Amino acid sequence: MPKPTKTALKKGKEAAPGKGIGSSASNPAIAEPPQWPAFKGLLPPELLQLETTLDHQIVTIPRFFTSSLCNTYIQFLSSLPLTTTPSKPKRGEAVRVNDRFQVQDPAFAKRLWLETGLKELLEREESRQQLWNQEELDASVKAWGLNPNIRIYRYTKGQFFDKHYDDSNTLMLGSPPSPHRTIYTLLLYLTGPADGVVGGETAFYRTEPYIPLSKKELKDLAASGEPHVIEVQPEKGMALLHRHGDECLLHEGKEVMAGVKWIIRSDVVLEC
Ligand SMILES: O=C(O)CCC(=O)C(=O)O
Ligand SMILES: [Fe+2]
Repeated sequence: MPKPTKTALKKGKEAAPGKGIGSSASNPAIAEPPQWPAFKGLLPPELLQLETTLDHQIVTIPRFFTSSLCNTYIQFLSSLPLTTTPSKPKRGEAVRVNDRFQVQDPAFAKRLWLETGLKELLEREESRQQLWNQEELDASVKAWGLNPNIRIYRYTKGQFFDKHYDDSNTLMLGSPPSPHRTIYTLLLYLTGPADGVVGGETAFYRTEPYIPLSKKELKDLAASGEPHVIEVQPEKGMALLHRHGDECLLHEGKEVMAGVKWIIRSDVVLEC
């Protein structure tokens, strides 16, 4: 198979849920929520911890899923009808070359929020300081749950997700339904170097004005002549949260050079 080429489109947006590739009414992949495996053998929530990569922007949760739970999920996800995204995106959308499955599944989003300890972890005072800026802390911002729009990505050798920003979406959630907005992208990596994955880093470009660089950082940046890149290596079972919407950093899923990178994607949601 020819290797997909990266095109000139550099600052696309991800396809909007319900409008994107793999989400048309004719696509059987979105019809029925699947029978997701149980979350067996998770670490107790008190052993989970947020690690900050960039204050109020990028945090990770190592060992969010255990290795054996990742393997159970990979086996299960492999049986789903994933569709390969065409390499020609709609205007303004990022070039994304991967295999994908998308489903609206409020019940699974709720389980992923409650049964994994994620809610508990994000509500901890220490985590709140890592996630929310002073203005948000003053306003007592609190995560409400996860976006029911669950996306599964599989990247094999040569596949990637080109540079883009993730939009925030306003969703009617809860009962009775009320407006909520997405604020953090959730990426849960099911594979990593332990599975032979080479490449596939999620890379963030810190050149935007809403993350002011310190004087030293600016000096280093000028000296290096390179944009300031933060690369997160996918790690089996690790979750990553990054701020999206107006404050989203330009980012990409770099090309996978070997192995198979699997991701479960959702978003953290706030009440409006
Ligand atoms: O696969 C990755 O590392 C990035 C995925 C991503 O940017 C997205 O889902 O919007
Ligand atoms: Fe993204």
